[in-house]
Amino acid sequence: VVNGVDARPHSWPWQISLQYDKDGEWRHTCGGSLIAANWVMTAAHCINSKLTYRVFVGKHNLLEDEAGSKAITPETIVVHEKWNPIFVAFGNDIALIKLSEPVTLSDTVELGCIPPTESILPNDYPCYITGWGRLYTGGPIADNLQQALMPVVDHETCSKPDWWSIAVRTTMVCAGGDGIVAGCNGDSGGPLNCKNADGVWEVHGIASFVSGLGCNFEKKPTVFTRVSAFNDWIDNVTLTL
Ligand SMILES: CC(C)C[C@H](NC(=O)C(F)(F)F)C(=O)N[C@@H](C)C(=O)Nc1ccc(C(F)(F)F)cc1
Repeated sequence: VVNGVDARPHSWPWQISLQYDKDGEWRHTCGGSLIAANWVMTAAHCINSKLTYRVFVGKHNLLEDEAGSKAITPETIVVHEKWNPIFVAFGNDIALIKLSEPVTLSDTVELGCIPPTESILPNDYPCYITGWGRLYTGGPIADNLQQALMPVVDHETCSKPDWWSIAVRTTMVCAGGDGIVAGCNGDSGGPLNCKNADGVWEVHGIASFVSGLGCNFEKKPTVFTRVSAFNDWIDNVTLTL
């Protein structure tokens, strides 16, 4: 996250770190959200079938051993059948990871809520991006979980010619774009957290892409998979596997 702040530890307890084994060392590669005791929601572009992954729950600082945190092996990973790795702007950048064992929920490990089907947030609705992604374009990833207020940019604005134009679809949600705050590489797969009218946090987005010209680029908001466009797909996967 570019120009964010350290989150209060464990204040986004559904946030996970997706890590892969690189020559015997585990490396953070993406974020994700715990949506059931044995299911994590992340981005399809985070998954490479040749790699070995683990899901780390209950984390704040990636460099420390933290009580209440646990690394779980995936049992199976389901990538959306319409995801096209050649072209992230085609959408369907969503994947589900079934854990080999259900996590024990606690005050540092909780479930994130899926929004109602087809719920669309209005322009400027206040949401927060969270993640351990780069702190600036080309920079290092964060040690401590970062958060940043990123207001929603509605489709009408986000698809303007000098914004994302035709690269953004209605199955996506945009946020930020002020040239200051943004998601960045390593935030991929992580949540866009928005509090609903009842004061309940919902995971409205899955971090998908930013501009290739730089993470915090004016009029290039961070683009998220719109979770409320995939309720049926999520149900079909989690209820059959
Ligand atoms: C690996 C990528 C598919 C996703 C990667 N995502 C992220 O860094 C994150 F954290 F925002 F989710 C990204 O946006 N990386 C930049 C460097 C990028 O490739 N952006 C990008 C690529 C293609 C388009 C397209 F499809 F519109 F041409 C738009 C942006």
